Amino acid sequence: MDSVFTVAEIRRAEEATGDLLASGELMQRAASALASVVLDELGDRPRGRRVLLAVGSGNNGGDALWAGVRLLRRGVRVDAWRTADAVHEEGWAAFVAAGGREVDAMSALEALVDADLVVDGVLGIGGRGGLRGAAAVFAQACADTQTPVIAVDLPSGLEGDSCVALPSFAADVTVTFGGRKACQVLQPAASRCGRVVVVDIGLDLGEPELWTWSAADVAAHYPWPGPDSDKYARGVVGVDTGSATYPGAAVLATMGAVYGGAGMVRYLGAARDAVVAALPNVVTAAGRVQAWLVGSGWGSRPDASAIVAWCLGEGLPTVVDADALFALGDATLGGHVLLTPHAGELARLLSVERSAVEADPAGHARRAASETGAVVLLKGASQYVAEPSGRVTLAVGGPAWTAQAGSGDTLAGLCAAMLAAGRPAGEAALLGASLQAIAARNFPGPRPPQDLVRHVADVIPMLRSPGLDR
Ligand SMILES: NC(=O)C1=CN([C@@H]2O[C@H](COP(=O)(O)OP(=O)(O)OC[C@H]3O[C@@H](n4cnc5c(N)ncnc54)[C@H](OP(=O)(O)O)[C@@H]3O)[C@@H](O)[C@H]2O)[C@@H](O)CC1
Ligand SMILES: [K+]
Repeated sequence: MDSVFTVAEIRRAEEATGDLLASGELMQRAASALASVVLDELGDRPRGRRVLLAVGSGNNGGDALWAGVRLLRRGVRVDAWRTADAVHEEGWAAFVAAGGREVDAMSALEALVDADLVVDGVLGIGGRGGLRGAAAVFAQACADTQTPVIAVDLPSGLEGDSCVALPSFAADVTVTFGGRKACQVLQPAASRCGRVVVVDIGLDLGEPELWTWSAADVAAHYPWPGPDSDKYARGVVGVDTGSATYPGAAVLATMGAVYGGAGMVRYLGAARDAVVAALPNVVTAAGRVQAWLVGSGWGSRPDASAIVAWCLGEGLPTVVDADALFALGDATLGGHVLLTPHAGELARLLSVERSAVEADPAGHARRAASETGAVVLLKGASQYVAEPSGRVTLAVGGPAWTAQAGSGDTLAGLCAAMLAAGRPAGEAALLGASLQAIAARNFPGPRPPQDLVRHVADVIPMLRSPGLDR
């Protein structure tokens, strides 16, 4: 598990270092690590290679300049374009004293022709509202000329706490200080960060704003069957999804539970023929159930509230998906209930605009979990699991291929299988979402969800072996 910190947390930790901040020691540590990454990128013979610094008005530019000083000492040819009238004074003086050259905006653009790489030190965690003016033109020119970019702390233009892809550099490598920021793990902003190198500069950071899961966490928490596992140990999922109008949702949700590894799946909804035709192993008689999955593909169903109330009244772990989210009524929820909205559904549940959820997905997922008492899996390009305690964890991220109709149905089935196997709702949600992402990463391409879910079954055993794209 990895941690993500807010800009305010990073700033507080920096302040708390006292002398280290005031003396410039923190900046020297940052610059030293940045220079090492640049040298690694330049390869065996850095002498004579060309690096162009884009230097803004704040300390981010200071980091770039002090890194430039170190590169000059190694024989690298370093030019700097000042994007603002005033830049870090001491850093600039040291850069010039070490033999660094200043270039103007036009020369910086021309220099891209033979620059080996650009160090983006325009804006760091103090940046607001995206890149503007000549800096934005320069960032675009870096992309157009495919000049490698190493971003200092974050690609200038992004805001540390935001997932929004504001006008910014697109970095190949981001060298970040203290801890990861949200923009480096949340899509679409994360796609601008390239490889993220986290540098320890000696900050004492406490409990993070956000946790992130990796494939190793999936392997550690997956309910692996043992030699004495029977179908009840692996878990029985009861499914009521789909309808005569939407039989596909019944099939897809059931497939999710089957290919996620449920011991048995009972389908008790209104599309039994379609389910049994696709999956003859699914049982359609009533009987023992260890976790319920209700909602997707119901459409408008007069008994929706009654079904949801009955399932929740059983006290069993339950995935409440899609149409069932709006049939919760006054039901008492709890940490054994998993709500699986996408951004539009969460907005409706919280009576806010969808744009508000998209601007702060983690915050809205956290609010929904705390107000309902249930665990919330917010689906989308980045998938958040919020628990009533306030903890929010990001599932393993996958490629955009999963953004298609039906993915949510199979995902709900995967989560239900994990619940039935006895995993707590938060873990079940993280397992389901992460497994789907890992499958999409390892089997990329425009696959329909009924195909991709079969690859979930392929990647599960691979979690314990090398060679998996994690
Ligand atoms: N603190 C430390 O000791 C350490 C910090 N470290 C480094 O410092 C970085 C944070 O430094 P920082 O606080 O100086 O902010 P930074 O992002 O460089 O610049 C903000 C300036 O830009 C301006 N501005 C804002 N938006 C703008 C826009 N869209 N377009 C144009 N201008 C814009 C804004 O002006 P304002 O709008 O406020 O007048 C302000 O003057 C951090 O990311 C890390 O790299 C490391 O050295 C470790 C130790
Ligand atoms: K930057």
